[in-house]
Amino acid sequence: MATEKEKIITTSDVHLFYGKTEALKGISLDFNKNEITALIGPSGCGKSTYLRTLNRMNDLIPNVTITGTVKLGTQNIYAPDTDVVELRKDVGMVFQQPLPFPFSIYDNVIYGLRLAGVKDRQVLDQAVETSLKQAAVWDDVKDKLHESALSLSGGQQQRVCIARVLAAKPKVILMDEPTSALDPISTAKIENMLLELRDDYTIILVTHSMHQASRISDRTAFFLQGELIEADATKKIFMDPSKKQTEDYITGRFG
Ligand SMILES: Nc1ncnc2c1ncn2[C@@H]1O[C@H](COP(=O)(O)OP(=O)(O)OP(=O)(O)O)[C@@H](O)[C@H]1O
Repeated sequence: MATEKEKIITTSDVHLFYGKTEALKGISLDFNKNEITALIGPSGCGKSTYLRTLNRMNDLIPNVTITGTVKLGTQNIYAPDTDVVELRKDVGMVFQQPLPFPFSIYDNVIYGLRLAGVKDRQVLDQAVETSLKQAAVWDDVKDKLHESALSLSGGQQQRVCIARVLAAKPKVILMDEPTSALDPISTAKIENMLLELRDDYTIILVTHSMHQASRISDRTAFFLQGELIEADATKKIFMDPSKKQTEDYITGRFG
């Protein structure tokens, strides 16, 4: 008998309005621990908006109204007593464009730890090495940790950004099209790394690439015009989707 997987994030009836425009129309979707979930759908369907509701990044946008429930474990992340800084440590985010700070590679990785007041050089050195190794970029940068992160290639910068998120020891990593600005070799490195990270982290990934979703994700959720059409095991979504809209999208009939 298959055992039920542990859920780490549960969302229920999430609506989001930008001013009067409803961008999310009642999304209920859960995420299993130690899985990669891909969010797919045509441009403007609300994937990034939904991703940002999972660590309250939409709080930074004016005139946004959100209703419904988002829980990390048992904690309602929209409860008034939520510490948003702590939340964003637990639920880290990697963006489409690599955005290293204009500091050294070392200082980029330990940015969150420094903010948290960690000063012990040995602890910081260890965190830098472990995170850069996990992000599969250690061999590229180990001899130039004190050079600017901006001197690296786009693919290396993105892996340093992932190391920065990993150094904060998140439970969940949100990724908004993390490889769309990268060449195929850098993309393959990041995809392989994500498959390794899955043992220790839960990853939620917005992607425009069906190939990427089918290569690396365990589950796939298909969004259309602010609605969740269906979410299921990735194999099921790609081989035998339940809804016609999903089939039309994955077979390239629209989008
Ligand atoms: N800051 C914002 N202010 C107002 N409307 C927004 C804002 N961000 C997104 N929207 C609107 O919300 C809808 C969903 O956008 P969102 O970026 O979430 O879609 P998406 O599926 O991630 O698209 P893409 O694949 O192109 O990134 C779109 O109609 C978009 O124009």
